[in-house]
Parts: sequence; structure tokens; C-alpha cells
Amino acid sequence: MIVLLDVGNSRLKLGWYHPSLGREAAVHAVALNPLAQLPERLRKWLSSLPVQPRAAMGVNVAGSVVADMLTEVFREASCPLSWNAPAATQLDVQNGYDRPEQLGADRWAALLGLAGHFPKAHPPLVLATFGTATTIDTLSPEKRFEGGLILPGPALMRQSLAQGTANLPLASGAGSDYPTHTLQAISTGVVAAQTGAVWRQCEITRQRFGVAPTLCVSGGGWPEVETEVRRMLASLDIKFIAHPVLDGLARVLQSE
Ligand SMILES: Nc1ncnc2c1ncn2[C@@H]1O[C@H](COP(=O)(O)OP(=O)(O)OP(=O)(O)O)[C@@H](O)[C@H]1O
Ligand SMILES: CC(C)(CO)[C@@H](O)C(=O)NCCC(=O)O
Repeated sequence: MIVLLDVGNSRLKLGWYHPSLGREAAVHAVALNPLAQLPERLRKWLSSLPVQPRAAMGVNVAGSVVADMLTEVFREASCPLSWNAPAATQLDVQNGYDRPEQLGADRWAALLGLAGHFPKAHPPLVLATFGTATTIDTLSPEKRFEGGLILPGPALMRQSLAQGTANLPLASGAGSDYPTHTLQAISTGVVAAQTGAVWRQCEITRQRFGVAPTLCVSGGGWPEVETEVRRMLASLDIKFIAHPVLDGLARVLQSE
């Protein structure tokens, strides 16, 4: 059994892969804040596993302090931890970033996972992930990563308005076509910004490839934007993928 880790900006997502059983569907999330509690939480999770893992593989976008902390916990558990880094090509995916190593390791693993969900010929794919940050990445029919957007995720957008202005509250709640009070105006604005960015990438991708993309969506922020995305992009085929990053890591292990 091999542990899979997706170390994001706010949370660590943990799963496992078994060579004959594949990837376990259930995923356990651990907050990175407070960081001092992370080792203990991780040890507890490790000791709850039915079989002690022999190795771990992950991606990390949370920086070297977190990476070092995790490496140490896994070393103590006799379970060496390796990191999957973005490359110019890996498995069946090509990386179109100017400097492939600059691409977030989570985005790269998610693209590897995405490609695995489409083993046969497919239209262009747009993968929108609504996490701490939102990323909207395009994979061509030839499985080349063409590039993508980074913007604040829905929660970060709402927080930035509350922190950066004198009068605006931390908003939540349903949207409206014509918001008539402040909370609604903010909630609607945030969802519209997320949806607009997705719409732009889908439209640009349709123009580039001459065929509508399949929109794949993921992340804890998806429920917040789902109604609006489905409304504004009603003509598109939309597919939810629960854990593309861990799917990508499992594919890497499967190929070894
Ligand atoms: N209780 C909640 N607290 C904060 N965000 C929430 C909550 N419920 C849903 N969300 C939404 O989930 C989004 C965060 O998504 P997700 O949990 O996938 O990210 P994350 O795992 O924290 O990100 P990262 O991978 O960068 O650590 C927020 O932008 C927000 O819209
Ligand atoms: C964009 C995030 C924060 C999304 O988690 C992460 O993938 C990251 O830190 N990326 C590095 C920069 C880039 O992908 O261009």
C-alpha cells in the first residue's frame, strides 16, 4: 500500500493506492493550520490504516517547511516519501508551460489524473478546480497542457473584500440576477467572477480547437458555483472529478 498526498495551501488530502486494488475512493483531509498539530494528526491517520504503507508519494504547493515536516513524519514511520514534480512530459501528457517546473505540482498531477479519465479519443478538456485558488487548465485532444488561469478561489475572494474594504462584510448566501442587498451583491459577484473565468477558457478553447470542450470540475468550492456554471454554460458536457490530483499520482504509481 502506498500513501498519496495532495498538500494544498489550506489542507492536506490523504489517500492510498494498492497495486491490485487501485486507489481507495475515500480521502481524508487535514487542515494545515495550526501547523504544529499536523505531525500528530498524520501519525494518527497512519496508525488507523488497515495495512502499514511501504512508501508515500505526493505533491506539495505549501512550501518547504511543510514538506520537511511531512518527510520527517513518514521517515519515522519507515515509509519513504517522494514528491512528484512537474515535467516537460510525463505519462501521456505534454506540458506547454514556458518553464514546466514552474507549474504547480498539484495542477500537473491533476492533469495526469484528468488524462486518465479519458483513455480514448476526446474533445479538448477544461479542468476547473475551485480550491483555495481556482485554476482553469486546458488539455488538448492530443493531451497537451495548453496553459491555464489562476485566480483567488471563492472563499479567498469573499475574504479579500472583507479585509480590504471598510464597509464590506464577509458574505455568504445565494445569488440573484440583480442583487438588492450587500451580502447578495458580494456572493453573486464572486460566483459571477468564477463562472466568467470558466466561460472565457471554454470559449477560447472552443475557438482554438473548433469543437466544444468537455468541462471537468473539482474542488470544495464547486457546490458554491455549480448552479451558475451550469446555467451560463448550459450547452457544455460537465463532468465532476472528485480527486484528480490523487488520481494522477495513482496513475504515476501504476506506470512504475
Ligand atoms: N467550510 C468551508 N470553509 C472554507 N471553504 C469552504 C467551506 N465549504 C466550502 N468551501 C469552499 O471550498 C473552497 C476550498 O476548496 P477545497 O477545500 O477544495 O480547497 P483546499 O483543499 O482548501 O485547497 P488547497 O488544495 O489549496 O488546500 C473555498 O473556496 C470555498 O468556496
Ligand atoms: C495555483 C496553485 C496555488 C493552486 O493550488 C498552485 O498550483 C501553485 O502554487 N502553482 C504554482 C504557480 C503556477 O502553477 O504557475
